[in-house]
Amino acid sequence: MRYGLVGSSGRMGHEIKEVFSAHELVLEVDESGIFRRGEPNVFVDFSNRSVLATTLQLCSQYGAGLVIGTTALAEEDMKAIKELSNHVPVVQSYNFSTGINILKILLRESASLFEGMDVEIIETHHNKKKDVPSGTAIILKEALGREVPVHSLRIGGVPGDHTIFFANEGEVLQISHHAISRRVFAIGALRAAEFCVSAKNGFYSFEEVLRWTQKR
Ligand SMILES: NC(=O)c1ccc[n+]([C@@H]2O[C@H](COP(=O)([O-])OP(=O)(O)OC[C@H]3O[C@@H](n4cnc5c(N)ncnc54)[C@H](O)[C@@H]3O)[C@@H](O)[C@H]2O)c1
Ligand SMILES: O=C(O)C1=N[C@H](C(=O)O)CCC1
Repeated sequence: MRYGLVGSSGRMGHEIKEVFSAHELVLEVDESGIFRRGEPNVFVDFSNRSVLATTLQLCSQYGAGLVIGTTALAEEDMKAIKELSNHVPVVQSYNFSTGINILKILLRESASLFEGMDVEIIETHHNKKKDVPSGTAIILKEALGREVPVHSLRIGGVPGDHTIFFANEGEVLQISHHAISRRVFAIGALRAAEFCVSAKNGFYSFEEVLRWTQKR
């Protein structure tokens, strides 16, 4: 697979290059500019919403699919990404770990059981993370289908921890996810890129990629 990497000099960019080592990196984008060595058939974007227009233009120019993990996207950004998905396959997720996506499914399917309980989220990330709350906390709230207080810690080099607390008068249920390293997100992005190169045009979640992976 020939891939382009937007955010190539970043924390995730470095992880992606390691996990994608069996594939050919032919185009890189970071704050220093665009560096082309070939024609990608898929782009991976872990950067910042400020470079999204460039990402979308490059995908259109090369007719290449897109795997985008960048968080803190605005509504108009998602609209533009969905427009691109009419022309190429797009996988978008605020969290490319298997565990968080399983948790999303469990929360969505059991949300009614938590009615009447207090629910709050604590998310902890490294002290260089620019956005708050995490994109993962946002998607967990969406899975629960209700507004939930989120408490954010930005400390040390934590790759990404999320705990959901459910409480009533007599008990507390805690469900936690701990990312051991950023490697988990890069592995998920690789699965998504492999999905993209053979998928029909369209907008896909990482859950759909996981189900596709299971069927292989
Ligand atoms: N979806 C997931 O699973 C997942 C996992 C980890 C991180 N993320 C998200 O990925 C993004 C990047 O995280 P990170 O820790 O790698 O960040 P980082 O700050 O280490 O890297 C950002 C990269 O984007 C580039 N960049 C930023 N602004 C740019 C611009 N205007 N023009 C060109 N290049 C630009 C930087 O040069 C750098 O290469 C964040 O939004 C983060 O929340 C998502
Ligand atoms: O390191 C980050 O930044 C992460 N961002 C995503 C989020 O905002 O949820 C995923 C976890 C790591």
